[in-house]
Amino acid sequence: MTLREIIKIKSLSASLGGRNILSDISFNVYDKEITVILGRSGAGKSVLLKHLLGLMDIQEGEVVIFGKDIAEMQEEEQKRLYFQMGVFYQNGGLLNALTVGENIALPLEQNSNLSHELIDHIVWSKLKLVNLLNAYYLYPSQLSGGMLKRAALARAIVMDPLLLFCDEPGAGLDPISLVSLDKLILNLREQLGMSIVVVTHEVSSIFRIADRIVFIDSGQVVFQGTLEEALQAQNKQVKNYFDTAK
Ligand SMILES: Nc1ncnc2c1ncn2[C@@H]1O[C@H](COP(=O)(O)OP(=O)(O)OP(=O)(O)O)[C@@H](O)[C@H]1O
Repeated sequence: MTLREIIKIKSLSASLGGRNILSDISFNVYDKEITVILGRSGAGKSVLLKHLLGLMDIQEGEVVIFGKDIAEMQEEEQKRLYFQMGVFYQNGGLLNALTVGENIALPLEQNSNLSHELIDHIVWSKLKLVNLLNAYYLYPSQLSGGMLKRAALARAIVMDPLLLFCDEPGAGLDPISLVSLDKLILNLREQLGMSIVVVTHEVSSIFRIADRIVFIDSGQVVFQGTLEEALQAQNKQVKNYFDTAK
């Protein structure tokens, strides 16, 4: 079976503040797979993610998403591309002054011409998907940590993105909430056919959700392959990472 590439990163390098942060990064993200980006603190994962999300300009190398080189896109085209991408940040990023329902509706209200009724219908359907129907009228401050994550996930997928980025989604969750969040992420892939990129430090999550792993150290890809390949990898950093998790 040939895998379809959703993101192709070729020889991406970046310097910030005079320091080399990313060096010659190349890997692909494949259709309907969950790709986990791993690496120690400071390895360059967030900087890499920012390049994929268009938050940092490409200095050297190429990032191709849905077949288009993002550095060569016009502003309108970039805007359309980023509507097809959802982002789920570790702190949730919900606005405290709005209810959960209003928070989830916001991206659609700002970026679509859909009627209020239709938006409301979509919001309820996303809340159902993340098992959070009871939170529609609540404010973020009234939610538990696990509920906040699920609300943020509902907002990240409200525009039905084909590609979802999750930046440390499980940070700060207890083990049971973490398992249920992982199940949700797996459901998004299985039920909605999303391709998902996850940056995480949670080793238990990696075992549950990862199809493919990209391991970054000092701004370089030191390993890439399936979860099974990662578990048998001879690379020292990768071995150490999984050994310490045993
Ligand atoms: N805007 C910036 N200007 C200069 N240096 C930066 C900038 N952003 C990040 N860095 C540096 O780039 C390196 C990689 O940072 P990055 O945030 O990508 O690490 P990370 O792998 O995401 O770490 P963590 O797991 O702790 O989030 C760090 O040394 C950091 O200090």
